[in-house]
Amino acid sequence: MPASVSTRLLLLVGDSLPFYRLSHVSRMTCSRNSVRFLSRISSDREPLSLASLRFKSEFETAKKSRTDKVEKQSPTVEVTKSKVKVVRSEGIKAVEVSKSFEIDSTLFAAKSFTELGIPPLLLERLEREGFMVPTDVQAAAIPTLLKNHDAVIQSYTGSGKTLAYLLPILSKVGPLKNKSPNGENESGKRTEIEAVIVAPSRELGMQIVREFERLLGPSDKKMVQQLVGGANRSRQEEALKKNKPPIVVGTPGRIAEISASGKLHTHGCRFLVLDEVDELLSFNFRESMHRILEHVGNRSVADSRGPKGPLASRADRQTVMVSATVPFSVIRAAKSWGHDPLLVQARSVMPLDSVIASGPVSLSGPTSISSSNPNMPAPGAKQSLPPALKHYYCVTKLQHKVDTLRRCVHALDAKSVIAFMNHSRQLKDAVFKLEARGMKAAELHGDLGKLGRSTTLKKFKNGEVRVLVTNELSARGLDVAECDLVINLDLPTDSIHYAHRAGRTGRLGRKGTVVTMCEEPEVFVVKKLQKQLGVPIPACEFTEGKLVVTEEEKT
Ligand SMILES: Nc1ncnc2c1ncn2[C@@H]1O[C@H](COP(=O)(O)OP(=O)(O)OP(=O)(O)O)[C@@H](O)[C@H]1O
Repeated sequence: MPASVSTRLLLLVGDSLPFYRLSHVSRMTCSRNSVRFLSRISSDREPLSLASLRFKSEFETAKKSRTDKVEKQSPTVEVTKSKVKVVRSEGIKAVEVSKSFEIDSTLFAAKSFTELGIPPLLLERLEREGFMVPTDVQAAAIPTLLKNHDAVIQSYTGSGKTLAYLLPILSKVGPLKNKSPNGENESGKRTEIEAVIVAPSRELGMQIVREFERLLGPSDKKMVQQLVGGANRSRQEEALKKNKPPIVVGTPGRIAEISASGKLHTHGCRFLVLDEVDELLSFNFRESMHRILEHVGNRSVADSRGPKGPLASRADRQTVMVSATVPFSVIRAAKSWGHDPLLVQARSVMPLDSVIASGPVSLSGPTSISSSNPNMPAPGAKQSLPPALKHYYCVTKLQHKVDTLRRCVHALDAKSVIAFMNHSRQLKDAVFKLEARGMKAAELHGDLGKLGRSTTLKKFKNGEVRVLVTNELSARGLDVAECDLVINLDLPTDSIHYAHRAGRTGRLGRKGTVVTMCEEPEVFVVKKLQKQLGVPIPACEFTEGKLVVTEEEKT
């Protein structure tokens, strides 16, 4: 017997879980308060100012009084402006960045899309679709991308990263774009692909297409073409030929395949977006990604007599990489594929160079971390999780996991649940057990046909299926607003996988709970995840229809 006996703190948690909602009021308050956050930065790992990127001048009329006040408080703003220079030559750009910057936090919390430089037609569509206030990451990313910067966009799951890149694209491509003063690139003149968006799964690709279609409207939805695997390839090729869409969204394999067959002309492309970029860097996609990166926006591949400037060997395109998790591999890749890329987060924009120059990435807060220390937060791991999520773990025997899942769903009165397992062959069994106990469940994995996958997803989204039992396929990007509970029936392989699985709930400030089920000998893995992610994951049990949190007191 140990000398000290641990006491247990019992805390009843049921329907009373705190409900966090993205509040416009609080965001506005934040915006005003954050003017005080305008501070002088002297280290080269600190954020780059939006003002210094010359965003400020565009909002001078609307914001003059506030801006004046800010400039008086902070005489270094003018100096800062001259420290960032955007140089463009024949579409190739370079940014000279100085070591000290100002943060104009007022723009990081813009109260409307109008403040961000979005064209009027697109603003109308946003309003029509109910998008009234940009999220923090959109407020930081949209002006940055509109200024043609290459960027890595990192912010937590469900924070609106898709619109953060989609709106700058639609501001420059297609029928909703700004009319350019010299008439260049006016609609009808360009017949080539202008934007390529790559996503690692068919489901995510289709979700991005739907987001584009929603804003384009029924009459212009042919401006975007899906090129996802599993769909009929010749139909996709025919649509490319017939509709000449300026935007394509697809999976790496299918895009590379159609490009290699000569039916997709992307050399003149202006935008390349890699959504879930850390996943796209995985070995499976290596060959396809290589082709995409070599060809998209790279005229010199098509025409070896192309311009031979200092950047001529690099593609003439804007490269945007997006993920909730940005490991070092992404930072290295961004550096070699982009022109002076910036790291855009919810409330900061900084040169990626400065992140590298300062050694280990400090994306997860002020603590400098070492990638070799497994117990320290992974780069950006904490920032990849929605702040309002509740995390628990529950010790249960393997054979009781599905029953524990059922009790968990009842205890939290969860309406829409995603349960993750590691092996697809076990999914059917779990679904069978749940259905046998009267809980509507369905499996979703890559071995199902295209139709099966989309039917299941539709049923889950419209509430016909309460528990979606799935594998890693659904961990990335899947956006089901109603999902209020994520259950790890099997442990995720690491903190990055945990973050993406967890992020299927609590989207855009909604309530969400994550419960990880494990056997006693696996508890140390949960403890490690807790340290790496920097969030509390207390133990819990399900007793008398309630979730009971059990926290051991330190002895
Ligand atoms: N400004 C906004 N106002 C209201 N809803 C928004 C806004 N921006 C995005 N949304 C909605 O929020 C949801 C989450 O957005 P999105 O899927 O882009 O998140 P994400 O950050 O890419 O998440 P993940 O990292 O999981 O892919 C979507 O349903 C989207 O339509």
